[in-house]
Amino acid sequence: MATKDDVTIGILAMQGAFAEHQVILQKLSIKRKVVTTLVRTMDDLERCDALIIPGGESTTIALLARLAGLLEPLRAFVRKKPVWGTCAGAILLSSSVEGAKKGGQELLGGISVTTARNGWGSQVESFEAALNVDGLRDSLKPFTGVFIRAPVILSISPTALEPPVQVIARLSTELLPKNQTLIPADEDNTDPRDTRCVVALRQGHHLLTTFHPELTRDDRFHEYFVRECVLPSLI
Ligand SMILES: NC(=O)CC[C@H](N)C(=O)O
Repeated sequence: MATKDDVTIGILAMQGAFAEHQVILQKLSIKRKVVTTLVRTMDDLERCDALIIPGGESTTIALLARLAGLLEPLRAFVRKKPVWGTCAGAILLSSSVEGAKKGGQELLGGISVTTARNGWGSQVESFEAALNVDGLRDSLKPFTGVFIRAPVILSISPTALEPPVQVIARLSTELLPKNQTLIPADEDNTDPRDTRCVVALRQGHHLLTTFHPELTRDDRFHEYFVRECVLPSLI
């Protein structure tokens, strides 16, 4: 049972890698006690100070959230409290998505980016890459990004009113596996405004990673989310 000094972080548990996030959060060693809760109902969501939307299948997560009556409550939550989306969760937090199936894809929005689903190819084209991430604990030590049918960030919208988008990690194209081509494959990536190599960013108290920090044994992204996004929002 959470006390008023504890921080409750929910993990949306419709489908996907929610259990892995919970395991890492439960082992975090930080000043405040973190209580985790799997979110499947409105009551679960109401207890949360912040939320993680895991990787999985964004269309399935959205469909199951709709069936659970959670889509609108989740949208309202994103407007108020910190949310971190990993992979499929990153797609759901995007303001728009390209390559959505016919009939469209329901999004929660919250972060001013346009993403493309499966932008690095299919499951067999999954890969790992070492990332340098601004603001991570021991930031000189690279973080292993696990990319599984990951989305690509096609653009970051200029934001006049919202908090600015802050890129915290880019993939170095030289580190990409040889069979990996960035969409669209025929363009080079020398333009600094090219967002296709951006793999982690923040906007206000929201965090987006196109890869899966929960599938590593490295807790630094979870610690970062709590330290940089969640705790400041409670003050
Ligand atoms: N690993 C993942 O979360 C994959 C995301 C998936 N490609 C989607 O569109 O939702």
